[in-house]
Amino acid sequence: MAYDKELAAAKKAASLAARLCQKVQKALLESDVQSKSDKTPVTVADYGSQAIVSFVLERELSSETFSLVAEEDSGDLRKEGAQETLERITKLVNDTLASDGTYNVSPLSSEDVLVAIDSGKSEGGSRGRHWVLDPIDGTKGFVRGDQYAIALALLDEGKVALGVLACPNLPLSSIGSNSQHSSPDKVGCLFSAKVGAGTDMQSLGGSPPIKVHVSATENPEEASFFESFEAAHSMHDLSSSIAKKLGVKAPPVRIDSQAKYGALSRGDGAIYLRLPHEGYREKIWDHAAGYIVVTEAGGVVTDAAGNPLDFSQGKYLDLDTGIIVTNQKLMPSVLKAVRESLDEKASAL
Ligand SMILES: Nc1ncnc2c1ncn2[C@@H]1O[C@H](COP(=O)(O)O)[C@@H](OP(=O)(O)O)[C@H]1O
Ligand SMILES: [Mg+2]
Repeated sequence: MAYDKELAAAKKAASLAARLCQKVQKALLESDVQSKSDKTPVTVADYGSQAIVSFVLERELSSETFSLVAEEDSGDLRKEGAQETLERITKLVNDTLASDGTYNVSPLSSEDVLVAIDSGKSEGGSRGRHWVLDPIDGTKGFVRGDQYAIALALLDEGKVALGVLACPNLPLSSIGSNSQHSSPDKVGCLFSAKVGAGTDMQSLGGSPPIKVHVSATENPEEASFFESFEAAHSMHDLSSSIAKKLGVKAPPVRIDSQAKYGALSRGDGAIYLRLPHEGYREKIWDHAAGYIVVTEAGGVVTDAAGNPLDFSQGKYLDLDTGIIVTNQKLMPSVLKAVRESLDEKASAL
């Protein structure tokens, strides 16, 4: 079947990367967290995860030309004073690969790790195949000890062909409106989707996959909604006004990363509103995997004007204002409420 080999490689890559991230998050050192030039945090686990995914994809799919569009690059790690950090990342990568046992290779050198990280420098686009990776989506959540995801997708001729979301801290049972029923010890979800084949969820520990579907609710009053934990990433006041218009009763469920797409794909909530502050440009790695996980589970993802997302334009999504995710039945009323709230906000200025 089309993309079977690629999906298996993506699941393996994201699961191994998740193993590295879990180890780092469990005992995060102050020196593990640094600040990038755009003032956002990056950790040894972001770099290690990117190196692992790049290594595993190249190994598993060696016969194919390899293009990877990924969030991190090795620039800061090549600077003077970064030696200790680079050694820590190299050890984490080697220990993780060794723990898997399938790669019978001599340990990677620091230079190998830098090269693996930098294979993520592709720009993407509308022609051919491009892997798209966020090695840690929700780095702020990761540092806080909360939710994060390893998000990996494959674009083929500008369209998302498959996607995998590894969410190491997401409970296997429902969160959100039914959170009191979830058992906190069973965490770690792997969502995977392939175009035309639906969305699967399994435990990161390797349980058999089950098919998941978005909520079928038609009644906004029963629909709880997701948004970013970080108020800087999405306007909480605007989503609260949208929710009020819709008659949503439950308080917002605020979690970091594309774990929101994963949770929505299995019906934990019915709406995800992402309304960034003016001037922010969304990157494809923050949405490609989540997009296919939700759409293959029966959901819809659009910008705030109701347009479909276009992943073929390079690293950035060219969007009207925000991203709206819900089921097909609710989408018209959600878009109407979004439009009205945006208009009210504009006229209040
Ligand atoms: N000012 C901003 N507005 C909107 N999104 C932002 C932002 N700054 C960072 N982000 C993005 O929000 C992502 C986290 O998503 P969420 O808000 O759903 O948790 C970040 O991913 P990284 O953590 O990979 O950098 C980053 O890409
Ligand atoms: Mg990231």
